[in-house]
Amino acid sequence: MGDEDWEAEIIKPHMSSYVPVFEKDRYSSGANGDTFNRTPASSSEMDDGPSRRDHFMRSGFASGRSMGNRDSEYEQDEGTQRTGGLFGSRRPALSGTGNGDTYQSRSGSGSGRGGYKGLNEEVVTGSRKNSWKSDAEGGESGDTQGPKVTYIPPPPPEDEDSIFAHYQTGINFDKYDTILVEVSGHDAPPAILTFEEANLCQTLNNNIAKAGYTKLTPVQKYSIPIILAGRDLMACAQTGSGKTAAFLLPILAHLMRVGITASRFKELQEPECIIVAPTRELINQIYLEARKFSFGTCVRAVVIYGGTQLGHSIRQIVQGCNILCATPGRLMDIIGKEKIGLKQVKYLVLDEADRMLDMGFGPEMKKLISCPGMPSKEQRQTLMFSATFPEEIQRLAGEFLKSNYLFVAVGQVGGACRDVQQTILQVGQYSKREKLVEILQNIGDERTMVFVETKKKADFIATFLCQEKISTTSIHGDREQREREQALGDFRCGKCPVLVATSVAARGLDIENVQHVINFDLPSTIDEYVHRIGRTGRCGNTGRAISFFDPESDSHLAQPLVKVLSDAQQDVPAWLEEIAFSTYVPGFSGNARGNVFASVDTRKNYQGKSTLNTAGFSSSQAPSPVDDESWD
Ligand SMILES: Nc1ncnc2c1ncn2[C@@H]1O[C@H](COP(=O)(O)OP(=O)(O)OP(=O)(O)O)[C@@H](O)[C@H]1O
Repeated sequence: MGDEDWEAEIIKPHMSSYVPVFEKDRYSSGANGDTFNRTPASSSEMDDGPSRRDHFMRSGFASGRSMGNRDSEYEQDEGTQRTGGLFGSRRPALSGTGNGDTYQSRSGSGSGRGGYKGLNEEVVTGSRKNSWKSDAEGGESGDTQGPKVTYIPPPPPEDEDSIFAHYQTGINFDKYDTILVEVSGHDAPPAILTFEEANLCQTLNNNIAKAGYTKLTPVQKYSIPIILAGRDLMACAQTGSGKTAAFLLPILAHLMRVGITASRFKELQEPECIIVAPTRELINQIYLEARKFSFGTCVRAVVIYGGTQLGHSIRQIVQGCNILCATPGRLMDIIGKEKIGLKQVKYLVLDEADRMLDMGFGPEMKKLISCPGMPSKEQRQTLMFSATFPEEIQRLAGEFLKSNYLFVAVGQVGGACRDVQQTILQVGQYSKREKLVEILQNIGDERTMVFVETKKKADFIATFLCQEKISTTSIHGDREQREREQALGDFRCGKCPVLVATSVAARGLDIENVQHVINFDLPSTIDEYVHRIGRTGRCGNTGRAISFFDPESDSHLAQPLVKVLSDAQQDVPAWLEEIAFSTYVPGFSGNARGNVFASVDTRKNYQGKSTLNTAGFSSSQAPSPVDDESWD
């Protein structure tokens, strides 16, 4: 469904009946509980801007993977657009206040309390995204481009209970042991079966125990020894299966073994590890994990991301920085300003690596690895993790990795988590809201993420749900950073059990007790679908995903959806099979919009491929965990 269609349906005819009424107690607000940053209902704002696909195609960075315009959410994350055009897009505040709450336009100029939503925090779309160099020059701290971002995120928790707070693994955690794992590449070290075998230091072991980890997940069994052996790695494992610890633990083990200590007295901070991820909330989550596992050690992790005060980022770094967790835009700003040196980088980690290498971030990642001082790929260890790895992105990744990198595929590359019960409902655009309310009323207070296509729609649906007396908050790239964090906080703690989100929240977020994901709008690609539904059913817990399939706009997804559903042993509706069959294109090669994911390590001529189950037994007779990707 195009933006225009949706707008025609909702905004124009029903505008008066849906003028959002702000209900303080129902709609999560800004950090002070005071600001709801609303998007005016004008058509000009409906568009997320030029798609990353456009940008991708223009830049010629890679070939043909389809991206819808919703992907621009990611670009917003980096807050690197500092053009006068954006500055000029500010609009006056909308309507007034209620309960002393500020209700303002998305450009946020209406309220002192809401704060000016400066350029640096604003939207970056498509081809207007700057290069890192210009960001650095006129970037977050640029003096000539308007007010600076002043948001300073709250400090992370200091008390041990909060640092180690975790949720329980679910009833299906032990089933991980039966997942087939394929390791490809030469001379892979054997998997380990227990944490003890990893031979980590005592402090790390204590932290692992305090985190409630007693047993390794498959991706950890394979990745930890590979990383400890100094090998480059591309690892693909289902959502919620512990990829973060799979790279953090061996990196920390190495840093501690060689006796790294953070020092605030070093003139130039030179981190030994850089971790990048595509969204601010995700990188913050990774940082908190790094902080948890490095608790009580001399290794210091720091997080920096867009939408926050640059000075704050710098102050965090100068206090000592061994592991730098960063979003790409802020990282390049900091490098451009020579606030860190890269010479000591031993580990470069790309989480959500397929996203980090695609058209949105790929060029920036390329610049990162060619920055002055950055050790060559032969001199550093490069680690890539994701639940999805399209073939063309795997090929691009070769530029970043040593040629003898190892590829670990846990289960089906790009497959959906089997602990998520998937339901696809045929719902036309005009019936979606009614259906959504019906479902949410049945769900009650169980935590639910509702994904929509655009930022504007996220606001609209959130407001609509509030009017329906369903406590809802929203997260998307047009909300100020503090509002995004507040929204996530309200969702996490259960104050608002419904979170309406754009794809900015599709990847990586690990939120306890998310029992349902609803795709109000389906994403443009099947990979994005896999990530979105992976916000539930994590770490052996079960979850449910309901997706509204509008044949008018989603038929391109029918074929890959049928494959994802059947691979995950879910019921496939007959009507969906029919649509898939009618849109089936013989010889469809996998590059077209929304087509099925990569199936294997794309290096065709490797040797030493072994397929094992996660108990470590060879199962050469076993069927490959990854099917041929063709639909039939
Ligand atoms: N060995 C383990 N034992 C118990 N819990 C674990 C273990 N490994 C990871 N977890 C927990 O499982 C949850 C999911 O882990 P994580 O966020 O790393 O998943 P992921 O594979 O990166 O998911 P995504 O693909 O969505 O990014 C986290 O809460 C994490 O603390």
